[in-house]
Amino acid sequence: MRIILASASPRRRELLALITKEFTVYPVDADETLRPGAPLDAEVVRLSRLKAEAARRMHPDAVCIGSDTMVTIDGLPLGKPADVRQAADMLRHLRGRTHEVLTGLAVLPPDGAARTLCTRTRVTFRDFAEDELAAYLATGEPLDKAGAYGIQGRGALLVAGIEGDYYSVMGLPVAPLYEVLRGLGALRAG
Ligand SMILES: Cc1cn([C@H]2C[C@H](O)[C@@H](COP(=O)(O)OP(=O)(O)OP(=O)(O)O)O2)c(=O)[nH]c1=O
Repeated sequence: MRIILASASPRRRELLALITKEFTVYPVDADETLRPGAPLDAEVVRLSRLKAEAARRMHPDAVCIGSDTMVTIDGLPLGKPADVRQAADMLRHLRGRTHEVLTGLAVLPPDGAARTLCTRTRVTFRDFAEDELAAYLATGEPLDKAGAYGIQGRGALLVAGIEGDYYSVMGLPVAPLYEVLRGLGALRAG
């Protein structure tokens, strides 16, 4: 059974490769506008499903995977920063506090119901200094990541601790996805 990853995220590609090397990447352009007032965990699942469904239209015979990661604090969603200034604002907002990372997952088999889930991981940031913030922004790492940080990269220096799934923060709940793909018989034995 072919597997399609409906994502342009290099991290998602890297994480899916921990499960299987046999998949194809098919980036999709889903409208990620959030519905005002909708619960954020439902929104990340809805966006994940939008991405998977866009891929399935092109690959009806495959298992299509979509995912969406959102950083939230004080009930507000933080997506990817528009520029360095917004990245600095986001990181100052997260500094010294605990925020939640929601990662949605949608797996659409060629026939049968979609499997969806949302993981919640609490991430606590150090009360890092302005010079640390400036150094982190200068790496450019914040710009293509929800919440303006990459826990798998230099963003690790900002993190005091996490409660939940590291891989979900990075962009994909690896073990839950593995269980779904095994259940679908989508993985070669072994
Ligand atoms: C919080 C966090 C996010 N991220 C990245 C993962 C995702 O690439 C991105 C979340 O934005 P998304 O909109 O979920 O994903 P994307 O636009 O990068 O890719 P696609 O929609 O095509 O799947 O932030 C990290 O790499 N590390 C982190 O610690």
